[in-house]
Amino acid sequence: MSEQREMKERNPWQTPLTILIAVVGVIAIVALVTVAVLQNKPLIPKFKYGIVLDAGSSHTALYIYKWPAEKDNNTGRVEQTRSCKVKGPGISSYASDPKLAGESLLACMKDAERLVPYERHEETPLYLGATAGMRLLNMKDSAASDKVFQAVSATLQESPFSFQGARILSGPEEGAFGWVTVNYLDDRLSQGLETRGALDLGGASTQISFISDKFDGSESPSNSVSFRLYGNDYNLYTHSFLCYGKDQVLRLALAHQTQSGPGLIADPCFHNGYSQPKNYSVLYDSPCVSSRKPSDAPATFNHTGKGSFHQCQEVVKNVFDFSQCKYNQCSFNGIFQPILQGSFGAFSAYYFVMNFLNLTDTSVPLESVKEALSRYCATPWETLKQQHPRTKLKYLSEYCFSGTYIITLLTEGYNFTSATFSDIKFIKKIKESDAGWTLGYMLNLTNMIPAEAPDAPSCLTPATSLSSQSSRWSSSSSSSSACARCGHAAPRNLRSYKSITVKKKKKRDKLAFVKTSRKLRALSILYHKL
Ligand SMILES: O=P(O)(O)OP(=O)(O)OP(=O)(O)OC[C@H]1O[C@@H](n2cnc3c(O)ncnc32)[C@H](O)[C@@H]1O
Ligand SMILES: [Ca+2]
Repeated sequence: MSEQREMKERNPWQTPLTILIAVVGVIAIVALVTVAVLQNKPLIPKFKYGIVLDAGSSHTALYIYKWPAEKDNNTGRVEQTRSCKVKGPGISSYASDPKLAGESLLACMKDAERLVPYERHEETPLYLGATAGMRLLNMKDSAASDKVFQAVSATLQESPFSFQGARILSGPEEGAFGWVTVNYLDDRLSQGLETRGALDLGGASTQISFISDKFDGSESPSNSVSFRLYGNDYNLYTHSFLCYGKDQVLRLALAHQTQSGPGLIADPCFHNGYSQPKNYSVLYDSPCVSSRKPSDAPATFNHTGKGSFHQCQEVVKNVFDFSQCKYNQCSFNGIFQPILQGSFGAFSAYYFVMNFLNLTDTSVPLESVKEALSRYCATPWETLKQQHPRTKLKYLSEYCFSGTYIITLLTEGYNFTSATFSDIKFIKKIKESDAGWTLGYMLNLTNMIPAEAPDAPSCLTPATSLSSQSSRWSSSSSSSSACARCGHAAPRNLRSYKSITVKKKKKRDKLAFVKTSRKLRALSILYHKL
């Protein structure tokens, strides 16, 4: 007996405590190895992602798109999963302090980092497209515009995504990509159905794009964009009117009313009782009106309202030039426009304004819309403020003007009539995705829309390029480069990820290492406690 006890004392493995410690130790090591293995083999997310920043004249918005990862032949539906509104004004407003333009994007970029699964970060393409605000800044001060681009690019380069560049979209691109978005989301392209025209009203420019049987591009090549999608050829009419977005048109209308440099104007487009001092130099600080600044004007004028839709329409008509047209027919300012055809989706400010005015129902006759607008414009400013205490005062004060401009642009400018007004649908979203140029832009740059129908036997169509980064667009207004891409190859424009990706890869590996070591340390602490 005493021999047996002696043996136990000499062999510590026989005590219950050591056995327990040994078992816990083995479990901990197994857990540790499992975690380390899982860490290196993350579950692959089901979707792929793409991000586009819309740097508009009035603000910047970030859109995240996703599509099923397994559908590599580009047949998977792309949809918007999230959007983020950048705080503050558009990037062109940071000309005097460009660094702030870059910083303004940080909050939305952080959001995007959270919303796109970590495993997809480095392969997610990120684009920034700027529109009319930057077009105007570039006209006024190209060095300032370059600095703004440098600042935003520096911020985006630092993100974990695959930044593909920041650039100004041309007017035809903005119009064409808006049209692609609308028709893609409506499934009209993949099904080869009749397409819908696109009407986009921004702050600084406005676009009209539609297919007309009567338009082959020959009458006005600069308004023609042709492309082949899902096996169908499209010859799109598109025009972008710079300075005809609603903010710049307000400047044009005010410039018209302040030609003699008065100290006070009674503006029919603003409400009775409205009164605001305005600065001449601020009003005329835009290439859209700068040449018209009255030379002997005082520093300020008092902008008051007299609330008359009919008189407002007369003022607004003055911003259009109907006096010359060298084609068979024009919209305004001597710009060719074929006869309107088919239905139209009107978005951006068309929607914001008509939605606020409760006038999105276009089955209501045009005359009734005008009567409603007339009543709205005649509402005193004080009454209106009481009725809409939560509406931004700047927006509230401008809805009469904007509504009048929209109706005048559509009818006098583009020639919609009482009969064709109901062909317009005011839209914000189509199936959860915002209507706008961003989705069309990304679909093109990632080659997500095949040129041939997915079941077509081979690819025959060489296509041409609308933009330096694009694939199968041709526009008579831009230089073209030939490309014979077969419909469903892997995205061609997602260029190999170059040096930034190497840098990001290192950062990513380091992060993964830190994460794993943290977990290992936590496990070892647990082990020691046990
Ligand atoms: O296309 P560009 O011309 O570059 O401009 P943008 O992209 O910034 O223009 P948006 O479509 O975002 O907005 C168009 C205009 O509508 C204004 N806006 C935005 N939300 C609005 C709302 O709820 N009510 C009234 N106006 C609004 C905005 O300030 C602009 O003047
Ligand atoms: Ca816009």
